[in-house]
Amino acid sequence: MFKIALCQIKVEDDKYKNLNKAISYIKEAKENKADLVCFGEMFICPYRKSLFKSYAQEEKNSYILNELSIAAKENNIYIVAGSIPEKENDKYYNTSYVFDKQGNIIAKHRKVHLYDVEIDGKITNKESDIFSYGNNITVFDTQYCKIGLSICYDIRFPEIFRIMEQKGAKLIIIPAAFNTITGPMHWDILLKSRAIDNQVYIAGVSCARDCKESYVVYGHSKVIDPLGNTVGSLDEKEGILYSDINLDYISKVRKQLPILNHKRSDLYETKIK
Ligand SMILES: O=C(O)CCC(=O)C(=O)O
Repeated sequence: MFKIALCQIKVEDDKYKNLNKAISYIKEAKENKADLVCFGEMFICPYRKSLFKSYAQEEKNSYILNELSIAAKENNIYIVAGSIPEKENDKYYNTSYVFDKQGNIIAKHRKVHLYDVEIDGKITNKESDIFSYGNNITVFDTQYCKIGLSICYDIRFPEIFRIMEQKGAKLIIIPAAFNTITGPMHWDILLKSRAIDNQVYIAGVSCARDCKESYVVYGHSKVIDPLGNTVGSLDEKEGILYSDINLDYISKVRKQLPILNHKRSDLYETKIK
């Protein structure tokens, strides 16, 4: 059993203010006995295409990543740092970094599926104008269990979740920035579907809603258990959601409803190319 904290922060147009807010949330989560703290997609930078390049961080030389590393160490807590724009050479990525309790980067996930859509004139988005595609399916080890990591639109691609389960993930964290069009339609059902398919805990973490932005994020961070029940959920405002992850419960569900053992691997398989 361990405790996670989903921090749904309202992002402002100032990376240092956002960083300081994130650090105060990390301290609060620690005071409330969380073992791992996570943030939403673009928690340091408003989800605005015009800002992604100027907010981008280079891993070797990043004040933001360095401060998050210090916060992980000082608070003795795992941090899943939502996502930030990352710059490497001439390319930009939408990247989530993970720090262990000593402040080491133990994983990074570059968003694999970029959100290029045109929905009824309501949402027009083309992340691939700025970002390059990540090419890895990410699972990392912690002292509690293996944890999978993907970003927002990645949730619509069930194969990568099956692969994370096959790699041993018991909890999958999804920093996200769903919007007020697709959020009400699909957010809850996608989180539940991925949890039920793979009999894992799913933690979907958003930033808080800001109606003044042109891209309005949905909020509603939530944790789903391996049977598809909602363990806890926030509304659209700022806040922290705490949830216990009970690994024995996963074993119990998998024993009673052994779908993962009933796969017809002689007939089909899901694998990395
Ligand atoms: O899949 C969706 O509808 C939302 C995805 C999204 O907002 C994103 O990937 O940033």
